[in-house]
Amino acid sequence: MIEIHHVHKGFEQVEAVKDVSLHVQKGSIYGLLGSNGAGKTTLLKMLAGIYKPDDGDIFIEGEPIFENVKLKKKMLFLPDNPYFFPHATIQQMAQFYRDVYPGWNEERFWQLQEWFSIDVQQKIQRMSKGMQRQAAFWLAFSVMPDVLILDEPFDGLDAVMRKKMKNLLVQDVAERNMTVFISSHNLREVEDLCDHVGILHNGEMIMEREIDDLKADVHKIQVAFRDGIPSSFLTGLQVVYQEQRGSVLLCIVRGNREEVDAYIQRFAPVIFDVLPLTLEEIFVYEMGRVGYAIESVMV
Ligand SMILES: Nc1ncnc2c1ncn2[C@@H]1O[C@H](COP(=O)(O)OP(=O)(O)OP(=O)(O)O)[C@@H](O)[C@H]1O
Repeated sequence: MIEIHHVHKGFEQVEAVKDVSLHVQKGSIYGLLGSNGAGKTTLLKMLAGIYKPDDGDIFIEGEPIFENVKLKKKMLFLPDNPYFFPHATIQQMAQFYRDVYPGWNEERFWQLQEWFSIDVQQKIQRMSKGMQRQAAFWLAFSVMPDVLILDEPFDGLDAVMRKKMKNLLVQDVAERNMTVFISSHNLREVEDLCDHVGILHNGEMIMEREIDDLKADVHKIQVAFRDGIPSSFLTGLQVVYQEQRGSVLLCIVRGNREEVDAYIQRFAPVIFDVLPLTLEEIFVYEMGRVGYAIESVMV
């Protein structure tokens, strides 16, 4: 659905995006993570057809996106600072979107009004930052795009509204196979949302993984044995982290879950628990493997 092949983009002294390639399947949610200045917005703007890559190609549904009006009518880019016409009301902005996007859905727009509880006659620039972002989401969801590109979309939204926006996104992905490309500097913000995650650092994609694969392959366990840890115990495990707390050994291990279980049971532990592992913890270890400390890459 989205194909990015060896894309580069530079500005004067800065090479903002360096040789980035990735694929996003239709109906999935891709999270692009990275710290400030990593190159996320630059990549998103190329994906939205706003910037032309210096080198490389970007295809959406097999067509190049740059200057492709037909394709752009089916996709929507929500920038980190949503733009509205000066002094426009929601009603006036809706009229603009109605004229520009053939997928505009009037019924949905009015349904969502009840959801957002914002007066359509209200001037957007007089709204709070969070309400302006809600207005941008409201318009975006009414356009019914095939591809939705979101740059730091949850900034300025309160916790309840974040959850609601995520629910709406997931609903559109499930019901109409919408494809979402979302940038964030915060892994925790998108971990419950994305199918795939890529980490951009100094313009380079340093890691890309499918979330289910990641979670299936790494396990956090705690074990204890009657007479201390058997000397050969750790040698048969791929341990990426270990910590001893009294007689309990806490480990993060890689491998197939059944095989790890079977191996540990052979040592007859008196305590053996598999603990939940957050995506952030997994990334800390995964990134360590490729030679990066996660704190230097994102919060
Ligand atoms: N229009 C521009 N002109 C010159 N340099 C730019 C321009 N846009 C981005 N850059 C530079 O390119 C690099 C990547 O910026 P970009 O905005 O893509 O990063 P980002 O990951 O989105 O950061 P943030 O999380 O802070 O928004 C930065 O060094 C930035 O200064």
